[in-house]
Amino acid sequence: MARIFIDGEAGTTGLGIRQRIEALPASYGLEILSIDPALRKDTAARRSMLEQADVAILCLPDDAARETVALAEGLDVRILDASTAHRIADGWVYGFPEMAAEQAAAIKAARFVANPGCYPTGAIALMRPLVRAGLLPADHPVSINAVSGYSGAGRVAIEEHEKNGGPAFFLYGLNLKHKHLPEIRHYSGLTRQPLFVPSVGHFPQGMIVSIPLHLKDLPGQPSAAELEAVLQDAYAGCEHVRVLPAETQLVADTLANTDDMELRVHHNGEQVVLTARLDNLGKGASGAAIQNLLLMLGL
Ligand SMILES: NC(=O)C1=CN([C@@H]2O[C@H](COP(=O)(O)OP(=O)(O)OC[C@H]3O[C@@H](n4cnc5c(N)ncnc54)[C@H](OP(=O)(O)O)[C@@H]3O)[C@@H](O)[C@H]2O)C=CC1
Ligand SMILES: CC(=O)N[C@@H](CCC(=O)OP(=O)(O)O)C(=O)O
Repeated sequence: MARIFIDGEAGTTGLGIRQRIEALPASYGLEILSIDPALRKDTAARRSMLEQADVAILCLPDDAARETVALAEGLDVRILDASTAHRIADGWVYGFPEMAAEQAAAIKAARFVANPGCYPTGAIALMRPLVRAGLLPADHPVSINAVSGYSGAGRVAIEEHEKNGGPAFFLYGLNLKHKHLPEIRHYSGLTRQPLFVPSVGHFPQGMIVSIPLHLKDLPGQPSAAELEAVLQDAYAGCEHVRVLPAETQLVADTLANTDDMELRVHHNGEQVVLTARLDNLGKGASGAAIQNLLLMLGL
């Protein structure tokens, strides 16, 4: 039996995690400890939940997540943080089990696990194996384009889109300082800051991250097939990450309500566009959190 406290249970990510835990077999023995909604921001009530829980999953704004971690000081509770607060922090393990051969074991043993960002899940999955194989130099001038469903912006934005309608499509993060850049750079192994241009479409869930590259600018001028072979090798046997053949068109919400991610290498012989397709709330958030929770509990 493991007791799970979801701090921020009523939010978008918290609700997705709760629903996924409730759908797990009863034989897993997971019990959700729910806080009185009226006390969800009360420090003493949250500390009491942390005292009772084996694992706390934080689905909170960054500052509130930092506050919960401070409240847990001196307790045995393990923490899985879905916010951006601790993703490259010392003492935290990045919760992307497919990222490296040793990552799942590190997550299993960790007290503090940081769930990855939605866009970084796609970007790191595409670039990290290529950097490690020496096919993408760490200082390459990388550009990342991405589109997300509007649910990525949280409960308030979802209500706005669903009640009042929202723009069909917009670019944002145009100060070029999006909060996901540090983790993208860190875990991809890049030394040069990539250009990252995210966008939102008027659909609830789904995401495509795309990275264009000129093959003649890469060391040894590899073929698209060589890049694809590296990705195939990196994710062979992974349940939730698949490398699939190129398409001529890619729809952003095809994987909505799944916890999977698809990677592709599109090319014309001289140029490639690497793509990752996922659900921003699935493998990009709550689905990844469940993967991490089960690893942490040895299930
Ligand atoms: N949505 C996404 O695609 C993803 C989101 N995340 C991360 O998960 C976290 C939550 O995001 P999301 O679910 O979208 O956000 P939401 O706005 O949908 O939910 C946030 C929840 O946290 C509650 N909350 C806010 N402040 C406090 C506090 N001080 N103490 C206790 N509860 C509090 C909110 O309650 P109330 O509304 O009453 O204020 C709400 O229930 C963020 O850090 C986000 O970066 C991670 C991956 C993807
Ligand atoms: C569409 C949208 O607004 N997306 C959010 C990212 C989603 C999110 O909250 O990401 P993490 O918590 O995983 O970092 C943003 O760009 O800030």
